[in-house]
Amino acid sequence: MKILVIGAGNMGLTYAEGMSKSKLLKKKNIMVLDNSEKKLEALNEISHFDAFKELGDCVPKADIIFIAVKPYHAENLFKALKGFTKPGQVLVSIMAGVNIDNIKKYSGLTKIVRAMPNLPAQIGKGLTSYVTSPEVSRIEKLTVESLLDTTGKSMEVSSEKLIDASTGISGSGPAYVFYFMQSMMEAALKMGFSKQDSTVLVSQTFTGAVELFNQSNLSPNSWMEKVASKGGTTRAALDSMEDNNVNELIKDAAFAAFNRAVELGKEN
Ligand SMILES: NC(=O)C1=CN([C@@H]2O[C@H](COP(=O)(O)OP(=O)(O)OC[C@H]3O[C@@H](n4cnc5c(N)ncnc54)[C@H](O)[C@@H]3O)[C@@H](O)[C@H]2O)C=CC1
Ligand SMILES: O=C(O)[C@@H]1CCC=N1
Repeated sequence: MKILVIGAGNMGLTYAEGMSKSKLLKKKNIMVLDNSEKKLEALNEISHFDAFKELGDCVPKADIIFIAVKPYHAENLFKALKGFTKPGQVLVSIMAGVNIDNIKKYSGLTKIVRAMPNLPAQIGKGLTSYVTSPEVSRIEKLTVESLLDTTGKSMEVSSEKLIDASTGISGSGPAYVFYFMQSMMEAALKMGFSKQDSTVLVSQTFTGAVELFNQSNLSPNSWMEKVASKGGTTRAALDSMEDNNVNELIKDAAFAAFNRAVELGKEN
């Protein structure tokens, strides 16, 4: 089996690296294509990939093609790709908001997997939601799933709407966590801690809280109650968040990402 990854950016390279560890693939069976000279130079230094610049040199050889370019590059790429694809190839798109109908129309392929990963895939802790077009066979789906799993967990969803929704939760979600971390680090600095100590205080707090949550069956609300004493400091902070409607604002932000994914689907 030969895999081609188009777009050697954050996510494309993450998948290529993850899949290179898969037992499903023999060495040198991962081809990576990018149209940037700088990216190609870097790619040529990675000995376990075959690097390409021309679609015609690699697309016909691939069984599965991963598309990891930005959504606004999709249309041009697909137009160029169409001349080199073969009917049985499976196309996996990780682009936000590019829907299956458009992928079929532009690529000329019918076996489409639309996936939404997230950045922790870089360290094998990613979450990739995915949905397949009806033309993808069960065995092809299982093969793609095992490739997605090389970067963390995968989750099959029942509709493209849920791919857009997961973009608003898990795809963009790491940025919300970093936003919260940034605010807490700024507060720590303001309270008099050094930058280094602020970083340790905040990152260990996040790691500890998430581990605690993962190792239990309790809801976040139940854990909040365990931290907060009546009339104490945590209650003061949680009351401040409630008074400022932070809960609703976070939900609004997640929906803004969801809605933007739907909008991108109309643009691309
Ligand atoms: N960064 C993230 O956290 C996530 C990104 N995504 C999706 O992944 C996709 C890629 O995002 P990033 O990796 O962050 O972007 P990136 O900008 O890091 O990488 C895109 C790569 O595609 C290359 N490229 C552009 N047009 C090309 C073409 N016609 N042929 C070959 N290569 C081409 C660029 O040179 C670049 O190396 C996007 O569609 C995004 O929606 C999905 C989930 C999370
Ligand atoms: O911001 C974006 O559009 C992409 C999709 C999810 C994360 N990054």
